[in-house]
Amino acid sequence: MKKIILLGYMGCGKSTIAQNLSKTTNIPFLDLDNCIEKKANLSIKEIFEKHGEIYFRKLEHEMFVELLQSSENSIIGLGGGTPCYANNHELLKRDDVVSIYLKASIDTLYNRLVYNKSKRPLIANMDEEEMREFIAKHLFDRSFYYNHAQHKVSVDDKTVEETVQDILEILA
Ligand SMILES: Nc1ncnc2c1ncn2[C@@H]1O[C@H](COP(=O)(O)OP(=O)(O)O)[C@@H](O)[C@H]1O
Ligand SMILES: O=C(O)C1=C[C@@H](OP(=O)(O)O)[C@@H](O)[C@H](O)C1
Ligand SMILES: [Mg+2]
Repeated sequence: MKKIILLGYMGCGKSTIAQNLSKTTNIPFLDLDNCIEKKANLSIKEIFEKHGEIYFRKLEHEMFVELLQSSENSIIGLGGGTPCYANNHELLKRDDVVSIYLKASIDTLYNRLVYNKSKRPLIANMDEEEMREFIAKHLFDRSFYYNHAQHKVSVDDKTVEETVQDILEILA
């Protein structure tokens, strides 16, 4: 195994869980959004504002391919949209990849995102009611792609440590 890939909707915990899984396993972790920000020298919000979403999706695909090309073992936290563009979902099936969908309910996502939306351009300007409806529809549309993951872990009502434990069982 070379790459452990965490995917799922915004707020499901990809970045948080990747970091904690890395501490437990001593496998280095990379957050795809952070890698894009470093390379572009702009925040995700600024990339969306200055260049638009289509340009962001291009950078996202290029960075995903670049991270997969490295021969290092790593834990990679994707962005919520990564599997849904540029056939990125096909890359989740590779033999050198363990892909894990962190599955969260609409309520879990809403509760985590409602006070954490400012850095997420797709929802940053929505009011609460609009956001709940958006998450419900968007999650439904994206689930097709998320379900290409090799494994699924439900994260509802679990602590970070419990989710990390579930992932360790998959990796064992
Ligand atoms: N049990 C939990 N597992 C993961 N994240 C949690 C949990 N409880 C609360 N959170 C919070 O939810 C948010 C998840 O955000 P993040 O890790 O950035 O998700 P993603 O990268 O999938 O968008 C963080 O603010 C995190 O602290
Ligand atoms: O769902 C999406 O399309 C996005 C999710 C974000 O990552 P997180 O899922 O880590 O918030 C980030 O890549 C960008 O704002 C777009
Ligand atoms: Mg993230």
